[in-house]
Amino acid sequence: MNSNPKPVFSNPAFRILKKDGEPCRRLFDELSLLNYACRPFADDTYLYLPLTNRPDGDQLTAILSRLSHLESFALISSFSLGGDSAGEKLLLEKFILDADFAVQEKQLTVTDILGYAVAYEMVGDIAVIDDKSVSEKTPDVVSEIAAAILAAHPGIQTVLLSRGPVSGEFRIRDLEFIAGDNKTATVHKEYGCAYKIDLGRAYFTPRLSTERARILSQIQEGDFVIDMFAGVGPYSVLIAKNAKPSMVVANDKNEAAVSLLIENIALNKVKNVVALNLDAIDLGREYAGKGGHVIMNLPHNACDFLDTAVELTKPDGVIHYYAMTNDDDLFDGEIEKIRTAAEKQGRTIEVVEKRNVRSYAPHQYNICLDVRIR
Ligand SMILES: C[S@@+](CC[C@H](N)C(=O)[O-])C[C@H]1O[C@@H](n2cnc3c(N)ncnc32)[C@H](O)[C@@H]1O
Repeated sequence: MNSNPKPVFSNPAFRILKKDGEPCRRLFDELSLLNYACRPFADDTYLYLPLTNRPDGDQLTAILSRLSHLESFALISSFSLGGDSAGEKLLLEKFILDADFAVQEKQLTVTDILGYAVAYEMVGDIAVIDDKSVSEKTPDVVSEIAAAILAAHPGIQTVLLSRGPVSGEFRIRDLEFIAGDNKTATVHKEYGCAYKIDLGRAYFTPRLSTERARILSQIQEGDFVIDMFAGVGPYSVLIAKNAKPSMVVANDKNEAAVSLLIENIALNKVKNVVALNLDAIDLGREYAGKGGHVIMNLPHNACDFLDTAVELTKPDGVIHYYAMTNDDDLFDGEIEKIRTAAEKQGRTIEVVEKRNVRSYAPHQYNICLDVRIR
């Protein structure tokens, strides 16, 4: 018998299918909705995430608009967008309940240790500090921050400092080694897939994981998918592993990214992925008219490749077009670029979905447009 039972208390819980746990946990963390004093738990089917409060109007709208593509929310997806009160009511009734949580033993966070917050992201066992958040700090203070990250995250082996955002044609970061093991390569796990990553040689960010899952949810059995800017393969491998596409063509101009992509295809034992090392502009020669889904994840200049993307897309296929836009014109300007490219080839468009994926800089957003090409 346990002579020292952990205290248990009743607290609002958000109950979702276990497979949908990670995107929910991330969004709730972003919305400051997770109660870290309670330990989440699961039964055979569901995960129970402890909440700080019953979500209010804005929080419910954010949950509906960002997560309604998940299987857990199939019931309410028809009510999903735009602060719909019927959808919000269903969300409160079906997903939020009171549950008994055990007290979470306190794991010190980086903020607890330092007394202030710093921005960093974790890729596999590497933490990358955002240099904007430490621009006023001396090298000694940056070393203290790295030590705090290593102490708060026992799985982290390396701390790097990113000097500026990703840049250049291959979207690579300028990285400086700060602490731990001096390396830029790691293995990152996401949605049941493992990816070999080398942050010094090829692009990767964990921040698009929910977005990748959203695209996955649109792929049907037998679809032909063309990932024009595939990087190390986080869209292509995820789709090949979890949907049943007839084929995924995964292309990147960066030879180092394609080497890692080939390793990731093998690591995840996925079939039906063809890895190519071409300039995406040349994909039309072999794959014109084949794409049921064409993924254009090159947000800073995907518009330069729209003629090729339209050419690649079969009638009624969908282009997933990423861009960086300002809050004074989030979607319309980019939709016009897609319409113009389609009309040049005698095609018309239907906008299926407009998505504000994440904030990128003040007033600047990374958006995605899912556009059917007729
Ligand atoms: C923003 S990254 C996205 C990578 C991947 N989709 C992901 O989510 O991690 C854009 C990628 O496009 C590649 N790229 C840039 N210009 C290209 C071109 N002309 N043709 C093919 N790939 C290109 C870069 O090397 C980079 O890997």
